[in-house]
Amino acid sequence: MTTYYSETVGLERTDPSLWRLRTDSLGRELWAYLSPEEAALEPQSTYVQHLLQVPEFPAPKPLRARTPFAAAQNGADFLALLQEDSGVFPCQYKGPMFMTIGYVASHYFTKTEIPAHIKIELIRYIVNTAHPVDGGWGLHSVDKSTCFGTTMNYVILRLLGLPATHVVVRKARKTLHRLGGAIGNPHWGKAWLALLNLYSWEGVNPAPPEMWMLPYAVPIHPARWWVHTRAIYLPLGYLSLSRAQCALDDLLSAIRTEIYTQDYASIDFSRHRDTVCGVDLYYPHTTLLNTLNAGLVVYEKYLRPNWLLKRAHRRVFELIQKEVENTDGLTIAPVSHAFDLIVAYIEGGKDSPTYKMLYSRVNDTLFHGPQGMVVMGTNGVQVWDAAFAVQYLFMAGLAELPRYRGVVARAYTLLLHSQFDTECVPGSFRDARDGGWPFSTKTQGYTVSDCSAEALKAIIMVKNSPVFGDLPQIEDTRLHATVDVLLSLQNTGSFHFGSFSTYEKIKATPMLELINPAEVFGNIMVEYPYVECTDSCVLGLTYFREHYDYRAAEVDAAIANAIDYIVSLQEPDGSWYGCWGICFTYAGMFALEALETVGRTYQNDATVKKGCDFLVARQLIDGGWGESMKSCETHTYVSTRAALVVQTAWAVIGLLLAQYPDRTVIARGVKVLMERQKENGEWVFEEPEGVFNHSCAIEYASYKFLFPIKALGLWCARYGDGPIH
Ligand SMILES: CC(C)=CCC[C@@H](C)[C@H]1CC[C@@]2(C)C3=C(CC[C@]12C)[C@@]1(C)CC[C@H](O)C(C)(C)[C@@H]1CC3
Repeated sequence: MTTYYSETVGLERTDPSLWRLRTDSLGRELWAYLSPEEAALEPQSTYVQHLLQVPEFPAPKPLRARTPFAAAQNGADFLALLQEDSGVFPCQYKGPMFMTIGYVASHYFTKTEIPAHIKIELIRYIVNTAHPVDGGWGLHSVDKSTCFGTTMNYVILRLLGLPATHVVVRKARKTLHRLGGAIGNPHWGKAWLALLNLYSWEGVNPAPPEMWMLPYAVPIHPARWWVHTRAIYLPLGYLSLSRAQCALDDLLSAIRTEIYTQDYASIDFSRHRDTVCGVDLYYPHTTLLNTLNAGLVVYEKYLRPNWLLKRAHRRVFELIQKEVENTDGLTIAPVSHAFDLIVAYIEGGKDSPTYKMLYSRVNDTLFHGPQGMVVMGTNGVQVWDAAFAVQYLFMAGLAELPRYRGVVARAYTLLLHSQFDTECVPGSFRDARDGGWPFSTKTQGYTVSDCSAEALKAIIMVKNSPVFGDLPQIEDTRLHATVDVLLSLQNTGSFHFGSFSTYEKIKATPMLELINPAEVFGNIMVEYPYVECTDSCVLGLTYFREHYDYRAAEVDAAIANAIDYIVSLQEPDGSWYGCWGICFTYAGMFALEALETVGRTYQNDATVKKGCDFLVARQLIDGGWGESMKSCETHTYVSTRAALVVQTAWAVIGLLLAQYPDRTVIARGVKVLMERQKENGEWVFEEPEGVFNHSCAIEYASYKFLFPIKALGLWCARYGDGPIH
C-alpha cells in the first residue's frame, strides 16, 4: 500500500478495509465507516477495493492486448469492476480546493461535531495535496499556492484540530505570510473568514440581497444570473446583510494571530474590501464594480431603511427554502449548500425543517479516496458518466456482447431513474425540467443541456437494441419530453443564436460580467454559449430524429442553427476553445463529432478539415496528444511534453469521426493508448481532464476508460481489428 505524505508527518489514517460506499437507485453516493463486525457482514465493492488500493481487489489478468479491440475489451472488463450495482460509476470528483471549507466552517458555525473518521480523512486529503515545495494550496489541486487556497485549507486544518506547531501547519503559515497573509483573500474567502470571526464584514464587499426584490423584468435581476452564481449570492447576501459571525473562542483567537502578517487588532478591514493577493487575481474588478461597491457601502451604512433590510432577509430565506424543496436539501452544489445551512441555522435553528433537510444531505458531496476525503465539486458525475458508458460501449461494438450486457443494463437503468418527472416549485425562478436530465442525480434537480442530450442518445441506443428488449422500457413520450426541454434551452434570442448553454438559456447580457465580484473565476455571472454543450445537443437531436419524427421541423431547425453556430465559433486556426474539458482538444473532438452527424467530413467540409489539421499539427513526437490546463487560462493551446491518454483518445476520436485520411497519424495515437494501458486492462490517472470557469481544474476519473474504449472501438470500426504497425 502506498505511503502518503500524511503518514510521514505522523498523521493517523483510518482503516481502508472498513469503508463502504453505498449508492442507491437514484445514484446517491454515501460513504460509511463500519466497525469490524459490521464490515465482516457487508463486503466492499470492487470499486472501493480498487479506489482504496485494498489488496483483495480482484484485478483482471487478461492476455496482453495485441490488437485495439482486445485493448478495448480489457479496458471494458476493468471498467465493469468500477461500476456499482446501482449502475453508478462512482468517482472522487476532485480538484477544486475551495469546497471543503464550507463543510468544516458550517459545522463549526453551527457547533456540530464532525465524526472522527471523517475528520481524520479530511485532514489527510488536505495534507496530501499540499504543494510539495511551499506547503500551500491553490484554487485547485494542480495550481500554484494562492492566498485563497492556502488560507481556506490552513483554517480547516486548525479547526479540525491540527496544532499551530504541526510541521504542515507551520510550513503553510510561512507560505501564507509570504503571500501577504489572509487579508488578500478574494470575496468568497473573506466571507468564509468573516463567518468564522476571523475577519470583519467591514472588509467584505456588499452583496445586496435587495436585488431579489426587483421585478424580474429588470435586465440584471439575479434570477437571470448563472444558476451557480445566483445560488451562492442568495445566502451570501443574507449573511453579509446580517454580518453573521460565530462567537470568538480560544481557537479562533489563536488563528487570528496566525493568518495575518500584522496584529489583528491593528487591521482596518474596511480598507481591504478590494485587497486581493496578486496570484489569486484571475479576474480583476472593473471600475464599474468598484464604483458600484463604493456606492453600496454608503447605502448600507447610512441609507438602507430597516424595513427594507427585514424584507430582504425574508425574501432571501423564502427563496432558499424553495431551493431546498427543489433539491431535497441538496441545493445545486456544495458552496451554496454550506452557506444555506448557516442561513437556515440562523433563521430557525437545528430543529427547523429547512435546516434538517439541508443537514440530511450534508455528506452527499463528501467522497473518500486513497489520499483522504474531500468535498467534491458536485454530488457526483452519475448521469454524465452513465450516458457516456452506454453510448461508448455501443460505439466500440461491445455493448451487445454478453459479458457487457450487465454493465449497459445497470447504467441504462440508472438513467431511467434519473430523468426529471416533476417541475420545480412555483416562484423559484426555474425553467421547465420535466423530461430533462441532470449532470449528477435526479435529486440535485438541475437540468443540464448536454447531459440531457447525451442521456437521450444513450437511452435510444438501448431502446433500439434487440439484446436489451427485456429491460424496462421508457415511453416514447418521455423522450419527446426531453426534446421539448432541449428545444426550450437553445439560445434563439439575440445572444449567440443557435448555441446551447449549460443549465438555462442566456437570460441576461454578458455585460453583467463587468460586475463579477468573485476575482478568481471568469464567466460566472450569466449563462454563456458553449461549443461543447452545443455539440452534445446536436448529437442528441440528430440521433433522436433518426428514430422519431416528433417536432421534426423544429428539431431540424435547431440542429441547423446549432451547426451554423459551431461553424461560426471556430477560431481562424481551426480550433474551438473548450470550457469544460482541457481544452482545445476536448472541444475539437466534440465539434468534429457533431459535424459528422450532419455529414460533414474532412473530404467535403473546410471547417472539418481545418479542425483536423489543427489537431494533427499538435501531435507529439510520441504519437499522442497532451494539453495543459494552461490552455484554459491563456486561451492558447499549451501542449504537455508527453502524451496524455485522455487527450490522445479525444484527438483520435475526432480524427476518426471526421474521416481524416492519413491512417498512420491516427495509428500512432492508437498505439499510445495501447502502450499506456496496464497489464490488467486499466489506464491510470495522469492529469486533471476537466476545467471550469477558465481557471479551476477538476478530475473526471471515468474519462481515462470511457474515451480510450470509444477511440479503440471506432478505430476497429473504420480500419478493422489487427495489430497496429
Ligand atoms: C464558480 C463556482 C460557483 C464553483 C462551483 C463549482 C461548479 C460551478 C462547477 C463544478 C462542476 C461543474 C464544472 C460542472 C458544470 C458546470 C459548473 C460546475 C457545476 C457542467 C454542468 C457544465 C456543462 C458541462 O458540459 C458539464 C456537464 C461537463 C459540467 C459538469 C460539471
